[in-house]
Amino acid sequence: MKIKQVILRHLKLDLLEPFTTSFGTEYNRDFILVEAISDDGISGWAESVAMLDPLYNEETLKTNWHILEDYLIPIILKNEIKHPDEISEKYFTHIRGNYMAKAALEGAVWDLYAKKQGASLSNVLGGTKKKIEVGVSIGIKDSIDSTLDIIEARLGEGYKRFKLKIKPGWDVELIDKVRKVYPEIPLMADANSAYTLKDIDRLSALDDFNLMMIEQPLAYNDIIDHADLQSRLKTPICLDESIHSLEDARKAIKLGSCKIINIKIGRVGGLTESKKIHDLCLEHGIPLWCGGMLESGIGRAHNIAITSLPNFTLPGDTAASSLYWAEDITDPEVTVENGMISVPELPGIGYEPSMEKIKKYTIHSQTYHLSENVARNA
Ligand SMILES: O=C(O)CCC(=O)C1=CC=C[C@@H](O)[C@@H]1C(=O)O
Ligand SMILES: [Mg+2]
Repeated sequence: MKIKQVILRHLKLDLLEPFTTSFGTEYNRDFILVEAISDDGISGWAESVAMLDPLYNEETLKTNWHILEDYLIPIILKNEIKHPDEISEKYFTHIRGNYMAKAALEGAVWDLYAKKQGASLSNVLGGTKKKIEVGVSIGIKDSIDSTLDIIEARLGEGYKRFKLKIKPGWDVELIDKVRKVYPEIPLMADANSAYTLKDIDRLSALDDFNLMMIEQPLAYNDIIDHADLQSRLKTPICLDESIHSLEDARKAIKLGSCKIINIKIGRVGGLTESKKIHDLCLEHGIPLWCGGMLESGIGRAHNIAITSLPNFTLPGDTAASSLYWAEDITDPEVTVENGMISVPELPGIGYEPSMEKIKKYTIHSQTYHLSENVARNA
């Protein structure tokens, strides 16, 4: 597969509702949309999930643009890609970190590869499910009643699990009140590293609410203290931010740092690494689910495809576009029927980018061809 052109577009979408976590509030989403075009004119699409500010991890939209423009795109333009696995296994191995930048370009090539095979992305990834169960992620709200109203509405739409963002002071009372109203619903908490081992009493108090899991309670780059905490809680710990690679997953499993892992394609450097983590976790009886990063329909499409693999046994964050955006940039938008999404069988990601809407929300774009100076960088 020869890629003749890559187009980077900076898009900005306004969230319908502010999204607050323990590290801040998002009112809109600036992200890089990547289009990789083959020499026979087929386009593959993916998006970078890096945020404007380095609050979730150390990557940002600007760092991603730089790494894509100056390192990753020249490599892809210069080389004949026989299979997308080569990208993370051969072509990007010498570039340290920058997982979200790598995943954005690798994902576009995976979509292109699937289209050229005439197969869905789910199919070429080894997906087995025709439908996936999804849940919702509910940010920190101004009152517990607001949270209860949102749960009621989403329950009515059939969502299969409810993730509540927590932080010290918005945790035990919140979960207690939600459990009093909804004693049985599949409920989990995501702390985004808001606690330390000194908060053991507060975290132990969460142990009595039959939560499905507590996601990333401790430091974003920790595996050791999570092992200590997991030994003191009956509730499964789920790691998100701490897992950047197959190696991290192997170490977390070996140390007993978690009983569940949230895979985000961007956080682990792409679909090939996601598949490897999936296979390792399947071998060790560690269930997976696919986390969200407030993606547009393009990123959601990739999340749907990876979630179709067999060890994604827990509902993920891939909720309907309409919960996030007044309008999404794909046709169709991602819709959820009774908490389920049908896995597209069309070639590639199965959701068509809407060029009209992409143009409407594009702030800046840049097209990259193979040129003399690009070839020199690669
Ligand atoms: O996309 C979704 O609905 C999930 C959003 C979500 O929970 C997150 C998005 C971005 C960073 C984090 O704040 C958080 C997460 O940890 O998953
Ligand atoms: Mg999380």
